[in-house]
Amino acid sequence: MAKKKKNAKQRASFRKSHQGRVRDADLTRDYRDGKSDKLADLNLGERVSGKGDLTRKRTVVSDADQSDKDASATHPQLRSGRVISAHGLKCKVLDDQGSIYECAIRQVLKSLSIDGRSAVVAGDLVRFRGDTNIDGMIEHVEPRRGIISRTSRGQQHVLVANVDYLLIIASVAEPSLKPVLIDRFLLTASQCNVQPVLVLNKIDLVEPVSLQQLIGVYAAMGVRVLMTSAETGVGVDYLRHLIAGKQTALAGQSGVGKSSLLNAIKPGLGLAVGRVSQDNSKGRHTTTATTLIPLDDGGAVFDTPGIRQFKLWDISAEEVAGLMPDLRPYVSGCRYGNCLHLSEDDCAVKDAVADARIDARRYDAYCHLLESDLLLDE
Ligand SMILES: Nc1nc2c(ncn2[C@@H]2O[C@H](COP(=O)(O)OP(=O)(O)OP(=O)(O)O)[C@@H](O)[C@H]2O)c(=O)[nH]1
Ligand SMILES: [Zn+2]
Repeated sequence: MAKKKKNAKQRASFRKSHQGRVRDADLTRDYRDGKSDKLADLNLGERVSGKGDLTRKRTVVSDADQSDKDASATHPQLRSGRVISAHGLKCKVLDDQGSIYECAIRQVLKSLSIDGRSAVVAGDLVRFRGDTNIDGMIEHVEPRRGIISRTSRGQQHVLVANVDYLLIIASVAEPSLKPVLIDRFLLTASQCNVQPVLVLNKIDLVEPVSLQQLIGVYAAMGVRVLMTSAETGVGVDYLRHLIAGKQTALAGQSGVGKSSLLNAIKPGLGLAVGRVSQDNSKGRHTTTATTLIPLDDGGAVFDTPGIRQFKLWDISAEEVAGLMPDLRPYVSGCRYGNCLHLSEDDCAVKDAVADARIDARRYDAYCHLLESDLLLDE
């Protein structure tokens, strides 16, 4: 009873503190899904005039000057490109011919970043003004899909956009495997509608057979699991083949071997590789900014900074079970529609755990996620 009250209190405070964030996130999600053109409207006041109609009708934005009016996204002089990296209001853009431009961001787009949303992020497909020199000006950002974001000081921070795969890299030793961290990334992938691929690296340091059970749990959830060693090269060809032609975001704790794997996939890349410190086996954050690395066989990898804390963004406590494929089938069987599957009566999820239809470790992982990320860690 006392526990229930505590849960209710935690939920109330959790909701309160998340209200503002959810609104912003909704806007971003609608934008990403193409449901809202509110942000697109701000993109120089343009609106696609009809389905399948490529001619765009211009509307005038209040603070647009004459040069803004000239800056139509369909302007023949504008180039198309993908943002390789974004540092504040400066971006590097790779154009279709393989040239890199150092671009500023047009004023009307900049205003979007004031309330915490990122106006331009790595992975964005943009139209920009740029002539023969290497400086340019981003005029238009295409609607995003496959956004990977994380929470930082209560604000959504979009790491990369337009992503096909979230490559979740974990190491089986040095640093040791952290299933809770993997679960956070899986939940994020599920929420972002990005396909997760779990890579268990440093396979040379353990007996692969010791991982069979763990791999079984994830494989049963439909997650593709690969075993690799950047050291010996095991699994590297397979990984290279898998991500060829795709936009892939890298996720994983510092020191698991993200840079080493990229160097193995793309010989000659020469990314700095860190040394895992002896005392805490946590590695160092050698990689400092999100960067896009074009692959030899097409597609690209976004090398993100080592992420130790990848907090859930925009996921309410009630949603978590529905985002976990092995818990999802039971959620609708609970007595209460808003059941958190913790201490409620007639909970179909807990019943399924009791008779082993749900793996008890997965339920523990669920409780851990809920407690550490959503309720207690506000
Ligand atoms: N034994 C073994 N060591 C590896 C393997 N992959 C990477 N390492 C070592 O692990 C350490 C960390 O590797 P990095 O590639 O820098 O790790 P990272 O994930 O990029 O680290 P951050 O840049 O801090 O996020 C280095 O000393 C690598 O040599 C592997 O497959 N086997
Ligand atoms: Zn329940």
